Amino acid sequence: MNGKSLKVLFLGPQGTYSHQAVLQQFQSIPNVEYLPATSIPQCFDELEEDVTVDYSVVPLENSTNGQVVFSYDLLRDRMIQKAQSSTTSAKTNMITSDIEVIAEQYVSITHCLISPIELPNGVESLERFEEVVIHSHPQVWGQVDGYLKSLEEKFPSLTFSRSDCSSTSESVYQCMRSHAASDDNILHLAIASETAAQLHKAHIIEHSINDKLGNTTRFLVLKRRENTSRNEIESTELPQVNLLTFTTRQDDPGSLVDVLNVLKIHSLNMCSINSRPFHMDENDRNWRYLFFIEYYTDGNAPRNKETFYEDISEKSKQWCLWGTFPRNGKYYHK
Ligand SMILES: O=C(O)C(=O)Cc1ccccc1
Repeated sequence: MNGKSLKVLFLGPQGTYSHQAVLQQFQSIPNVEYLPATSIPQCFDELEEDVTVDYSVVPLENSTNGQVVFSYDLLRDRMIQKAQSSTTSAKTNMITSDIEVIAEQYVSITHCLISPIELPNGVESLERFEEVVIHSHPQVWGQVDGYLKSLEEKFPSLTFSRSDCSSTSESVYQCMRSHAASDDNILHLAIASETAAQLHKAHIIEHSINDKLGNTTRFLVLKRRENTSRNEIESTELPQVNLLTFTTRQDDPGSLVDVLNVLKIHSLNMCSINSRPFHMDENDRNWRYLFFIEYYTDGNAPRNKETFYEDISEKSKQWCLWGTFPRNGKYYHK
C-alpha cells in the first residue's frame, strides 16, 4: 500500500462487536480509516458503490443462535440478482459476485445490561419502575433469552418490552435518548458490550448476561472483486476455507446430494452448510432454497480445481464461489 489510508466499513457506531472485529482485522496496519455504517446493508452497498472504500466487515453467524440472517440474505440477494441477469456464464452457470470474502474474524460476545442512569441497588432497583424497555440489536435476543426470562420472573409486576436497534452500540444511544424523554415510571435499558457502555457514559447494571459461555460471533471481511478470475491463493500451511453458494434442480430427486457428493469425490471436507429461501422473481413459487456451504482446501485437495468446478457446475443450477480465505485460529477457541 503506498501510504494511502485504507478505508474500512463496519456496523457502527463505535463500540459494536463489529467495531471490535474490524480492529482485530486491521489493528496491525497503519493509516486505516474506520467508517461506521448505520446498517448491515450499508456495509455491502457502500463497498460495492464507493471505490474509495477498501473493505467491509459484517457479522455472519453466532455460536449461540446461528445465522445472522440479514447478512446471509444480502449474499443470497446478490447471487439471485446476478442469476436473473444474463451475466451468468451460460457454459458454467457460475456466477461471479462483485464482492469477495478475503478473511474471517471471531469476537467473544459479552453482553451487559446497561442503564442510562445509575441504579443504586443494581438490578434490584427495577422494582421501583412499572415498565422496562430493553433496546438491542435483534441478533441479541436469542443470546440472552434465558436471562430475560429470569428478569421477568424476578419482577412479575413489571411490564417488559423490547426495542430493536441497528446495532448494540446504537441501542445504548437510543436507550439514553428514550430515557431522557420518558415518564419516571418507565426505565429504558440496553444490552451491549462494556465498551459501548463506556463510550456512551452509561452504567453497567449486570455483566456477562449471555446465556452461554463462549458466546462468539463470526464476521466476514469483504472486498470488491478485483478481477473475474479466481484469485489463486498463495500456498500456505493454514487450512483455507471456501464459501460457495448454489441452487439445485430442486425437483430432481437427489439434486442436493449430487452437489454435496462432488465434495466427497474430490476429498473435500465440508465445515458448514446453511440455507435461505429465495424467489427467482415475484411470481416464483415459495420454498426454493439457496445453499451456503464451506469446505476446506489445502495443498492436497482438490487435486484438480478446474475439474472440481466443472463437477459443481454439472450438478448445480447456479453457483458462486464467494472467496477462499485462511481459517482464523480463533475458530478453534471457546
Ligand atoms: O450490533 C453489534 O454490535 C454488531 O456488531 C452486530 C452483532 C449483534 C449481536 C451480536 C454480535 C454482533
